Amino acid sequence: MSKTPSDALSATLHNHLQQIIRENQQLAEKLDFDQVAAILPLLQQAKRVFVVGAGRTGLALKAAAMRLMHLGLTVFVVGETTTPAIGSGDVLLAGSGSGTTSSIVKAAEKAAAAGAQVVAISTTTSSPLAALATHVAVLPAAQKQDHGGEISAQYAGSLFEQSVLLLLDAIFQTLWGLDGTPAEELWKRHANLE
Ligand SMILES: O=P(O)(O)OC[C@H]1O[C@](O)(CO)[C@@H](O)[C@@H]1O
Repeated sequence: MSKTPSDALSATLHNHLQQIIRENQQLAEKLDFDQVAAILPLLQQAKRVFVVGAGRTGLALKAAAMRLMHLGLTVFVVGETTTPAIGSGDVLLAGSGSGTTSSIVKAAEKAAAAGAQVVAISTTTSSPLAALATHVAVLPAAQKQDHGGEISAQYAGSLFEQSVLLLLDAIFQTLWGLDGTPAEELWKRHANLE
């Protein structure tokens, strides 16, 4: 039987998904896990955790905020109507591939000035965001304006944004393992108005 256009489309989709998984796998192999592990006590000891990121990076941070809430941490998403003032004892968890996105750098500046610790997830330790951070975890992914394709064949900061979500899920799984609260108990904290 001859191949249809839909067979070709399916094969292309399959190849792209495999490539995305491969890029994330390669990134994980290059990761400095000690550098990432240093984030865990900062989150555990924080009075409150505030998360911030722009666009798709922000969506990954928001997804992680829900999981930290499931663990029983007090978590706020910067920019939400009910998010209070950050202060001493708090942690701002800031995600920015470039480390230059102005709203994120501004938030980090204000958080540091208010006495909070800034924890950055980025592709670089040389950026305005990194300069403000107490701790930086580097994800070796392309930045949003790396259009050369040397680090990733995906568009813009896609690999960074995916890996932020995956890394934060790994952080959640690790914190959950240390905490040991059964899944049923965590689920009681899940939104009952959705
Ligand atoms: O992660 P960065 O460098 O702060 O960039 C965030 C921006 O990049 C994008 O995720 C584009 O890939 C936008 O959604 C967002 O505005």
